[in-house]
Amino acid sequence: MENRRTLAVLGARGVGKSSVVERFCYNRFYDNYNPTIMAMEHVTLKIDGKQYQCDIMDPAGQDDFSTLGPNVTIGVHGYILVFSVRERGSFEMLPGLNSNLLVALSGQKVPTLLVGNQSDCGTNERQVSVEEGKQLGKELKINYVECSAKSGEGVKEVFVTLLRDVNRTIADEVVDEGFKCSIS
Ligand SMILES: Nc1nc2c(ncn2[C@@H]2O[C@H](COP(=O)(O)OP(=O)(O)OP(=O)(O)O)[C@@H](O)[C@H]2O)c(=O)[nH]1
Repeated sequence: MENRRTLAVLGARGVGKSSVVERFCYNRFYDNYNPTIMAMEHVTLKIDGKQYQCDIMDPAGQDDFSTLGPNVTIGVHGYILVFSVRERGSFEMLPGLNSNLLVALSGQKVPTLLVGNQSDCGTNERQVSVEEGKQLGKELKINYVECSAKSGEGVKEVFVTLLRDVNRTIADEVVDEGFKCSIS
């Protein structure tokens, strides 16, 4: 018997949302870029001695999140807002995305994590500093972490951190079995 958690990964195009999910679920990384329309991955994992079925929604990246449909607002237990530390625009659009999300959720507080991906890049390529990421996290009242889907660094922590937040807000429930892969 597992507890079910549904997460959604939101952010601009090409920041590495699918790559972060792919790294977490399958521990693999692709250098090529294939824009996603909508993907849903399933993984089971154990956190703090309990087994969870995690459904991870990976919708298409957008530059404008003025419309957030029910597919990404209903039944989602936690959000990962991703930007690329190599792409300042993807960082600057997140306050807008966060406030549109709050409106779409009618003010309901859903655990959310701010994630700077592509932390493997060289300092000369970096367009957003760690301090700026933390500062935005403070402004949005959400935690900030960095990761690299390419190297894998920090990726598991992204999901475990968010799932622990989710677990603090919702009770466990019993769900059916039927998922793809498992992480121990
Ligand atoms: N160096 C580096 N490249 C990355 C990283 N994550 C993703 N990429 C690359 O960035 C490109 C876009 O990655 P995707 O995972 O497809 O990005 P996405 O945000 O899902 O894109 P959309 O489907 O358009 O929303 C690909 O070429 C990836 O290989 C990372 O951590 N480091």
